[in-house]
Parts: sequence; structure tokens; C-alpha cells
Amino acid sequence: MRIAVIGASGRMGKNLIIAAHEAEGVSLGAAIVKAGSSLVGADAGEIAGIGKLGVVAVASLADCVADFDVLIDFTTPALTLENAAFCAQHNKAIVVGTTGLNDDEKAALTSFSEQAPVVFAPNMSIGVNLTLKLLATAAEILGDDYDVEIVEAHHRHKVDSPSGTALRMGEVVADALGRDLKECAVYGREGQTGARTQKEIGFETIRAGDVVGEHSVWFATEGERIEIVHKASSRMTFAKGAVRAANWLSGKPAAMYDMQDVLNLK
Ligand SMILES: NC(=O)C1=CN([C@@H]2O[C@H](COP(=O)(O)OP(=O)(O)OC[C@H]3O[C@@H](n4cnc5c(N)ncnc54)[C@H](OP(=O)(O)O)[C@@H]3O)[C@@H](O)[C@H]2O)C=CC1
Ligand SMILES: O=C(O)C1=N[C@H](C(=O)O)C[C@H](O)C1
Repeated sequence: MRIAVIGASGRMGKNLIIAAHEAEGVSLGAAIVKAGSSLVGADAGEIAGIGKLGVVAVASLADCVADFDVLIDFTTPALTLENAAFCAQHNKAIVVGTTGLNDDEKAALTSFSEQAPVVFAPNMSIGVNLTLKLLATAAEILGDDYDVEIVEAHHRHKVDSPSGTALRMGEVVADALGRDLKECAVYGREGQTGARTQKEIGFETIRAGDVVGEHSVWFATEGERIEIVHKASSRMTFAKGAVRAANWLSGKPAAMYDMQDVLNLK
């Protein structure tokens, strides 16, 4: 599989270039940066800080359409939808790590997956995807007696909140408890909120410094508390997962997949 990385100069983009270069069975075919960027024409390896790779950054997907089979996109919701439309039109697979998509944007992405395969997951690490399974088991066993709270921390640059991972964790727990997250989620309490209701799932967000990504799910009742915690200490864990997803997509039919499919965790 020849991989293209869009948003190549971003925090994830640079890690994706390295992961695509280092992984077995795939190669880096293209790198795309913003039109007008001083990095158009620069070598992708130099953008990522690993020296020349012989892949020159271009300003659009149209400029490299012949050079890749699968696009990896960790950018913004609006750009991701443009890219997914392009991939659907040109019969290219796409791996989407972008978070912060609203319901309409998720529906649009799903519609593109009818034309070409899409892997879409808010977190590509093996550890978080295992954690999702642990959360479902914990919620099924603990039931409604345990209050559920989800605490997440990320770096100061992150623009969406709560994180896509925290929201997915909330969905998994809500499903296991027979609840609808849209009805039971409570975000960032403040002021005279009243006592906690039994079935709410609370979300608390920390944005500070260079935190890569930390998620802690509490199950608390009278007398005890269980915390299921995941801490990422390097973005390379997400990048390696995305490259694994890209490789896994080889020969897959058009459909919407997630990392649970890629990792055979369903
Ligand atoms: N699923 C997962 O495992 C993970 C998901 N993420 C998600 O990935 C996304 C990106 O995160 P991160 O790498 O930290 O963000 P960055 O802001 O560092 O990277 C985003 C990149 O997208 C580029 N970009 C934005 N708009 C355009 C445009 N119109 N045309 C071309 N390029 C554009 C930016 O270019 P420029 O720099 O020139 O503005 C930048 O290179 C976020 O949604 C984040 O939540 C992050 C980590 C893991
Ligand atoms: O923006 C980030 O950095 C991250 N975003 C993802 C999310 O929103 O869940 C995944 C990871 O925690 C890093």
C-alpha cells in the first residue's frame, strides 16, 4: 500500500510520515501540506525531521492522485470531509483520525464509505482500543449502582472538547448500561448544579502544556471506586495504529470500519 499523509507538517502528520516510512509492507507515496505553505516542495522526511525520503510535499490531493492507494488524514473536520469526498470519487481508501466531527459531518463521512473503504476512529492506539473493551465489561458488571465520570487531559493546542476518545468511551459505557449518551451526558459542571443524578455520565476536560493524551474513567459507589486509565506518552502510538489500519484496508470492500475491526476486537 502506498500511503499519502495530509496535514504532513502537523503534530500527527510528522509522526505519520515516520511511521509510514518505517512500517513493513507499506511505503510513503505522498505528503500534502497547506496550499501556500513554505513547505510545498520540501522533502517529507525533512519535514518530519528524519532526513530526505525522496517524497516531495505537494499542495493538494489532485497533485499526487497517482502516487497513493490510501490517504491518512488527521486534520480538521471540514478538510477531512473534502478529502473523503476526493477519495470516494477516485476510489482511494482513507484512514481518518480527525476528531470533533458533528453528527452531520459523521453522516457525510459514512455516506462516502459507500464508495470507498474508510477507517474512522478517535483513537488509533492498541491500548485505548483494548480499554474500550475493558470499559464495556466493567459497565456490564457494575451496572447502575456505580457513578460514571470520564476525565481527560490533553495539550494546550487541542481545539475540540471533550476529546473524541472520551466521547467514544462514554458511548461504550452508555451502550453497556442501556443508556443514550446524548440524554445522559453532563459536561463540565459549574455553579448550583444540584446533586448528581444516578444515570448521568460526567465529562471533565483538562487542557495544559504538552500532555499527549490521558483518559480516566471512574466507576464510583459508596465504599469503593474503580478507575480505568490510559495514558499516551508518544504520538507514535497513534501513528503506528493508523499505518496498521491503512495496511489492513488493502483489498477491503467499501464500508465504514473502525479500529476495533482493524484489531479484530469485535
Ligand atoms: N485518532 C487518533 O488516534 C488521534 C486523533 N488526533 C486528531 O487529529 C487531528 C489533528 O491533530 P494534530 O496533529 O494535533 O493537529 P495539528 O494542528 O498539529 O495538525 C493539523 C494539520 O492539518 C493541516 N491543515 C489544517 N487545515 C488545512 C487545510 N485547509 N489544508 C491543508 N492542511 C490543513 C494543518 O496545516 P498547518 O499546520 O499549515 O495549519 C496541520 O498540518 C485532531 O482532530 C486530533 O484530535 C490526534 C491524535 C490521535
Ligand atoms: O488532539 C489530540 O492530541 C488527540 N486527540 C484524540 C482525541 O480527541 O481523542 C486522541 C488522542 O487522545 C490525542
